[in-house]
Amino acid sequence: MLELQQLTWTAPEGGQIVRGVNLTIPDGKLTAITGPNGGGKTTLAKLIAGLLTPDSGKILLDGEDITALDVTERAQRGVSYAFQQPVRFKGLTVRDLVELAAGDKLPEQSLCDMLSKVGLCAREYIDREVNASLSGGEIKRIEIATVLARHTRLSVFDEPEAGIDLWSFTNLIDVFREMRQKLDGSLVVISHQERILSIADEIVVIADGRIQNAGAREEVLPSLLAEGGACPACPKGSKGGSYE
Ligand SMILES: Nc1ncnc2c1ncn2[C@@H]1O[C@H](COP(=O)(O)OP(=O)(O)OP(=O)(O)O)[C@@H](O)[C@H]1O
Repeated sequence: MLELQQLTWTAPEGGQIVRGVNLTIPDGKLTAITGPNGGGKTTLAKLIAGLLTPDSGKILLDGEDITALDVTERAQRGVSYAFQQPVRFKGLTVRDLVELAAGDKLPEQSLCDMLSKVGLCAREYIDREVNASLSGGEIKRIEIATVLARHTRLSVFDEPEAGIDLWSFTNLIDVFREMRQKLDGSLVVISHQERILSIADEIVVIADGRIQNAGAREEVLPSLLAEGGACPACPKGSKGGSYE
């Protein structure tokens, strides 16, 4: 279980981006975080992953205060974060990256299974370098595969739908459903997509650096949809970019 207590973060240029967030992310559930663009979702995810340091407040993982731990120490404790815009690693192949995430050499079949879950034809990709030659959607899917390889206690996916084609997106929904079934930690997905929100157990809405609404999907989703789809910032009646 992850607990955020009175978490705040101010940008170096000034301006408070995360404003006193209190949130509990339970184990065994898929928690979706949504809200308008610029609301503070990615910043919150980076605070959880240890990529940013809060000005004040605490982050507890299974009761342990991890606020002062850096990104590597948090990763060692099982916190894993898939970027909205993944980083490219010149010189590393897809196989290297997935094996690094898994912490072990993997048989060809396991690598293939993992990559095919995110819609990549594995044999074509295993020995490709993770550099600029990969498309945005390909690199995004490879990064999602690395999080799958990690078997972490807390996995945070930042807008996994971004840049992903419809076929792979449908696959991805199945992957999250499957992860949700086998969870022994927590799964957090930041998303604007109604199809992802509709498989979540809990939904948290963040706007202007604060939690605007949080609760069970059955309670939160209807009011979100009534406000204008999964995207509160979109015009009324819009589905917030849903694929449906
Ligand atoms: N390092 C930074 N310096 C200045 N402003 C920043 C910094 N990082 C984030 N911000 C600002 O903080 C706000 C929240 O950004 P964040 O990326 O967390 O939003 P988001 O909810 O994830 O948005 P989106 O839905 O568009 O991905 C934005 O206005 C952004 O410009």
